[in-house]
Amino acid sequence: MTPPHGTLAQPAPSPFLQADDRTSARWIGHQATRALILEVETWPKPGLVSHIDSGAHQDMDAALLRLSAHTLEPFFVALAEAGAADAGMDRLRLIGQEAEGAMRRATGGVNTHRGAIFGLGLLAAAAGLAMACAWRQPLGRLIATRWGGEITAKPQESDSHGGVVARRYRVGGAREEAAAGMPSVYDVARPALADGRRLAAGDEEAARVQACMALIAAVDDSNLLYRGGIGGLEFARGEASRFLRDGGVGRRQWRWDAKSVHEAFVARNLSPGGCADLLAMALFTEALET
Ligand SMILES: CC(C)(COP(=O)(O)OP(=O)(O)OC[C@H]1O[C@@H](n2cnc3c(N)ncnc32)[C@H](O)[C@@H]1O)[C@@H](O)C(=O)NCCC(=O)NCCS
Ligand SMILES: Nc1ncnc2c1ncn2[C@@H]1O[C@H](COP(=O)(O)OP(=O)(O)OP(=O)(O)O)[C@@H](O)[C@H]1O
Repeated sequence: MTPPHGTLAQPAPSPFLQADDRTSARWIGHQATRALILEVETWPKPGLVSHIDSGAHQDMDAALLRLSAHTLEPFFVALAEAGAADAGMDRLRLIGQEAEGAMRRATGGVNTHRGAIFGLGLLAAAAGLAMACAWRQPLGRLIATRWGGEITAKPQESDSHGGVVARRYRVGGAREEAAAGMPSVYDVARPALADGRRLAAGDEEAARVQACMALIAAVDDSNLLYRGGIGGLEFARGEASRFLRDGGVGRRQWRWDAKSVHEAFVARNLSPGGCADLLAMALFTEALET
């Protein structure tokens, strides 16, 4: 097929594109759901839901997030297929909205994964397109190149929590992150995952905590702003930065320190849901871009 905008042709096969099962839309959808499950199975993540507790959330727990992640798998497959067919944002948005509907039906109306459907959904679509046009560079860059303009052109929803926060604090949130090619995934979370593995001698859960803390220290998370205002965002960033400065997961007692940060977030009703999404996205891109 013709690459998007006629600019993305590459002479050699892409690392995503070996002709085996790994390249199928089903495999891409499976990896998206796996990334969401790995995110849930990570503790302590400040304020967030995990297999150990529900953090600052009254309406969800790990079982509900796992159910939601599995419910979404066929939609990630559909997004990968749509990406492979070089679909525009109107088509992707329709599938994303159907996924949101299925999520709400499965969870009794709880917003378990709205932000994740958007970010991981776009990455799944990009993985499908990469498969079809021999793209060899990061998937985030493909999102920016193929759909960035359309994402930016669509007006922000005014009544969503993200919309309220965007107007009040002038932050771009999930849409800006995507249109820019997911810089928080590539410049923050991926290096922090690698750091975490080095510091904690290959402990994968520790590496995910390190990445979660690095994201919280760096991202303007609209969930933190909605729940805690500028003070909440600054508190969250300060605590995560201090955890990293003190040695992160390279210390013997790191889990106790992370647990006390988690408890401080819960006491203030703070939850960085956008950072949880970005952690899952980083895990997804690691699985796809090897
Ligand atoms: C783009 C969407 C998800 C963003 O919503 P909005 O900014 O209006 O706010 P909303 O409160 O609904 O969701 C925000 C969510 O984004 C995540 N988030 C918050 N801050 C950030 C950040 N800085 N970076 C990335 N994600 C973030 C959180 O999970 C948060 O809950 C939504 O409005 C939308 O357009 N859905 C339609 C589906 C769609 O277009 N799909 C495309 C293909 S999958
Ligand atoms: N493990 C997790 N724990 C909590 N939130 C998560 C987790 N993983 C992802 N998220 C993201 O966080 C968002 C939900 O956060 P939250 O419940 O704070 O938002 P809300 O429904 O907009 O607000 P509120 O619950 O304050 O009314 C989801 O869109 C989801 O993508």
